[in-house]
Amino acid sequence: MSMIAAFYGGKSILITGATGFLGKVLIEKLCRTSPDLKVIYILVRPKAGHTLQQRVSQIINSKLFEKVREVCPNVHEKIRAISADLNQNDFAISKEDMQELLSCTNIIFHCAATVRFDDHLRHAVQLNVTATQQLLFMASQMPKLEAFIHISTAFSNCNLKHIDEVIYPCSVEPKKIIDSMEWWDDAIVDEIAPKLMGDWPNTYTYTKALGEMVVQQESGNLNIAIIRPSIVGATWQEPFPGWVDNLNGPNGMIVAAGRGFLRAIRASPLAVADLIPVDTVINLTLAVGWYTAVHRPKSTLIYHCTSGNLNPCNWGKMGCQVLSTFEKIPFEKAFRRPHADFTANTITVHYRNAVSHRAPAMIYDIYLWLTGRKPRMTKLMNRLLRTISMLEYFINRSWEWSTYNTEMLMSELSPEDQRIFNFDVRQLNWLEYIENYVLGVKKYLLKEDMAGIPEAKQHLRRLQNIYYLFNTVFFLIAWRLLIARSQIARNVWFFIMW
Ligand SMILES: CCCCCCCCCCCCCCCCCCCCCC(=O)SCCNC(=O)CCNC(=O)[C@H](O)C(C)(C)COP(=O)(O)OP(=O)(O)OC[C@H]1O[C@@H](n2cnc3c(N)ncnc32)[C@H](O)[C@@H]1OP(=O)(O)O
Ligand SMILES: NC(=O)C1=CN([C@@H]2O[C@H](COP(=O)(O)OP(=O)(O)OC[C@H]3O[C@@H](n4cnc5c(N)ncnc54)[C@H](OP(=O)(O)O)[C@@H]3O)[C@@H](O)[C@H]2O)C=CC1
Repeated sequence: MSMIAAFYGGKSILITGATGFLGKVLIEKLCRTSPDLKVIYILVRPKAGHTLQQRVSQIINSKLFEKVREVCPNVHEKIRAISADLNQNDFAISKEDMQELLSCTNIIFHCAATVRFDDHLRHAVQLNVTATQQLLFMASQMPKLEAFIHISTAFSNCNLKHIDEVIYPCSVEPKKIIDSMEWWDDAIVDEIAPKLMGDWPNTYTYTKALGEMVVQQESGNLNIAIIRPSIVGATWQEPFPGWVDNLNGPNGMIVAAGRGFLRAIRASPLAVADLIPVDTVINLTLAVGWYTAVHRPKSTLIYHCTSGNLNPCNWGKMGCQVLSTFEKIPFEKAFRRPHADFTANTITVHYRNAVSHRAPAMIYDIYLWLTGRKPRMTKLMNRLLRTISMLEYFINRSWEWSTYNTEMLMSELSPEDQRIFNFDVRQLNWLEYIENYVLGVKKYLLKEDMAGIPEAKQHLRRLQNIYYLFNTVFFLIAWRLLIARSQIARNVWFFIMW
């Protein structure tokens, strides 16, 4: 019998960020392994013209929840969506809902955050810091609360090289920043942001660090743990391999490379690619929820959910495997044949951006314009290059994260729990994982049918022929111009002909 699964039985669980990437996998695993849990409260905002109920139904009826619908047919009744906006005071939760949450909640998983790297500092502080503070305040009024689990990121201290499972202080107190945001106007925030952020590369990592400080300072008597995942990727094993549903992190890059837009990227091939599958993160999260509630550690424990020190893989190896998977499983509607490489040289990067990214996009836009269609490729390419520039920081460095607490927790689990809630990343076979990842991007993110693979391969052959034709024509024109202007070139030409 799994102790962790049994622990969540009969519990009322509150999840923020439940509609996000991690949140969905968390609900799925909870419902599948503990179908007798009492209720999962999820704080959701209406979005893109969808009501709360529509958003929840979309999640429950998705492919990800296929197994849950079998194991727990009344899953609809288990999930109770509560209208909430974490940017508002008291999260804009109605009085009745708030009363229910305060009196019933046993466990909180706080996943909600803005993960955009370039969010305005005011907005990032609001969601990643102030909302965390408010949630802690709510938690302090919950008599039945057993554990509060905060999801942070392994990159909250990416300004350091070696990171231990401790909270590092930021130079300015989060409370001061929260207060200042109320009276600073946007112009002042823009001016002061770089000074506040110091050596943090973006508002996301900086505000996640502030969020951790808030957790530490406002924890009071609460039973709290913090989880720091690195770059969260597609599912490894559960509920099935390769599930992914957004363009964040490596996902967008895999799409861009597979469709032939991305040809070169500034990266250190030997830098550690600290990817961690989303189901591994969720297994650790559930184990931490159990451990924190049952063993009540004296201090707030931090758990690194990273792969680099246990089972390292570098960007070079990962990139090669991604490209070789495209050979077997190509994406549809490719712009060019997938062929990308990593380069560390700045001049080469500028050259490749001009020749391999911008020039083909411009040529294609001219073609669209000549055929009476709206040019769009240059815009898309500029967006891609901007995204790459934001990710570059993370693919040109390596970090070392210590994982004592995570390893301690692993040893505390029964063999049954180690199997059901497996977060031992040493068992991960990278080549197999990456192949499933690329396949998952194709199937679940791009929603492409596997039956279309022969057609996609044919399309790539056509692109290859166009490429050869284009290069031949280009070479002939260049040679012709050279012959017209250079005696040496003419002599070489006559010699070859003769
Ligand atoms: C051998 C070579 C082989 C090569 C093969 C390749 C190998 C693979 C390995 C490669 C190395 C991987 C490195 C990973 C490093 C990750 C580090 C993470 C570390 C921290 C982890 C964390 O702790 S936390 C999660 C991370 N947090 C994000 O990762 C958010 C990032 N992100 C943004 O911060 C915003 O995204 C940002 C960028 C500002 C733009 O912002 P922006 O406003 O310009 O654009 P938007 O994002 O709003 O997107 C506007 C519209 O473009 C659409 N779109 C977006 N990308 C698209 C795309 N690639 N292809 C098509 N379409 C795309 C989108 O779907 C929207 O479409 P629509 O308008 O229709 O809705
Ligand atoms: N993905 C990754 O690579 C990593 C993620 N993390 C951390 O994991 C956590 C989850 O990330 P992930 O699932 O990827 O992020 P997503 O962007 O997929 O999900 C964010 C969630 O937060 C919710 N949210 C955002 N703003 C509000 C708001 N104002 N009110 C209510 N809900 C809101 C979103 O709701 P809505 O659907 O309405 O937008 C969504 O459910 C974050 O704390 C992140 O820092 C850490 C390391 C890596």
